[in-house]
Amino acid sequence: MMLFESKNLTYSHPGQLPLSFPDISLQQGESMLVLGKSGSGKTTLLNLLAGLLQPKSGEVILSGKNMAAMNGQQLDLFRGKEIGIVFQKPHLLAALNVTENLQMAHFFSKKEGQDIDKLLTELGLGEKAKSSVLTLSEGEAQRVSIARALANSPKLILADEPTSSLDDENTEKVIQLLKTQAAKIGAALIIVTHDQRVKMHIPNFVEVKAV
Ligand SMILES: Nc1ncnc2c1ncn2[C@@H]1O[C@H](COP(=O)(O)OP(=O)(O)OP(=O)(O)O)[C@@H](O)[C@H]1O
Repeated sequence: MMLFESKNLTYSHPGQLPLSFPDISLQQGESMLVLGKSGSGKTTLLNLLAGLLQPKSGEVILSGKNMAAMNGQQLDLFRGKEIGIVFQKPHLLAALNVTENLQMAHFFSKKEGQDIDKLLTELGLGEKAKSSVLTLSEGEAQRVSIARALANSPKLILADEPTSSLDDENTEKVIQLLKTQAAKIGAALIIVTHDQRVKMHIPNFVEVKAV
């Protein structure tokens, strides 16, 4: 059985032409890119895969469970436990330090996750554990947001343009971290990107096309 599958997904934004999406299927530890022109629907697809939008038709199946059949509350609980999301901008809580930001993720997932100190060390952030997130560089903040997405050992990791504001060195670091961590926790990894530098590291892709 595949760990993750999406089939025949369609969605209509109000007042817009309907979008239809390529099918995705991934095993544990596998990675895939979502490519496509600006406005083609990549972020919409990611939101459908995360259960943040309800598809007009089709299925999203993670660990044998069809998310398209869940109600809002069931989805929130399922997402908190099983899906880690890395946004384009880190969206950390400014009043909290690095460790506290990760503890919040643990608290909301209602699940025993990874050891936070160990995870921070693996992501090269050991020294920053007690730092205010306001003092981090962009690359560091993006790595904290990756740590946050991984803290509860999700089965699916979704990342929307995670490298768009990073230099080459940090881009390389972030992609390697996402791949290594996905393999370690047996998750599937899906990255939306325009970034040519990411394509060198993850050959597997689907392309979203506006029709
Ligand atoms: N909330 C919304 N209401 C109406 N239309 C929307 C909404 N969100 C997105 N759209 C439209 O749906 C289409 C797909 O948008 P989406 O953000 O998924 O594209 P994208 O491929 O991620 O684009 P980009 O690469 O520029 O971020 C676009 O035409 C967009 O204008």
